[in-house]
Amino acid sequence: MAKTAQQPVLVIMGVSGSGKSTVAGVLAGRLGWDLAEGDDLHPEANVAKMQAGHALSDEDRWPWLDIIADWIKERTAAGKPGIITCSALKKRYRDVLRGEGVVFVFLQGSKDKISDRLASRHGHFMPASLLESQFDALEAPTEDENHISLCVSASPAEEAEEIIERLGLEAQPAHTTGDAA
Ligand SMILES: Nc1ncnc2c1ncn2[C@@H]1O[C@H](COP(=O)(O)OP(=O)(O)OP(=O)(O)O)[C@@H](O)[C@H]1O
Ligand SMILES: O=C(O)[C@H](O)[C@@H](O)[C@H](O)[C@H](O)CO
Repeated sequence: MAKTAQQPVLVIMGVSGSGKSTVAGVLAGRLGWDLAEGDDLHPEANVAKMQAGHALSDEDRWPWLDIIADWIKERTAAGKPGIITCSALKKRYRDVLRGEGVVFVFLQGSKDKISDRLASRHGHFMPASLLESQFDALEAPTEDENHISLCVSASPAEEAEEIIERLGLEAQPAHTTGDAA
């Protein structure tokens, strides 16, 4: 069971195609929290490299992880909650990101399942051919890491509800009627 600060920053992690962006988007809507897309924070050279079908190295990832860590720290320092997507595949990458109030949400799925998802995804810079390398790099979070793991078999809305429930977060009402005044 993950410990949650009152206003945590959630790092939605997992291999490419595990559903990070999709689930994070739903979750941010339900919680009304700031959302940052880790894909958008990559240095241009990283995106070009992935687009060309090459897996990133540790050296490629460090500057990107630093940018993500800065985003997280800004929020934890201000006591503001937030959600950020980041593959965070290796434990040493998560070491850069972890801290008081940071909870990792690991979206876990089989290679077959995620490969099917990537096969039907279009218009994304990350080629499905890199999935093997993502699983090669993946080190699942261990017990000593502040995290929860989710099997990615439900719908995005159900996954978001599971995260809210397991972390004891307070969602906004499902339907708001706007300003009554
Ligand atoms: N719970 C789900 N059920 C069914 N399909 C899903 C679910 N979550 C995501 N998908 C679909 O799977 C594909 C991959 O999802 P998404 O782009 O959110 O993954 P990602 O982990 O953010 O990938 P990347 O790291 O490459 O950006 C998308 O086409 C998305 O619509
Ligand atoms: O660590 C990595 O290899 C990268 O971050 C990738 O996972 C991509 O950013 C992304 O997930 C693909 O869209």
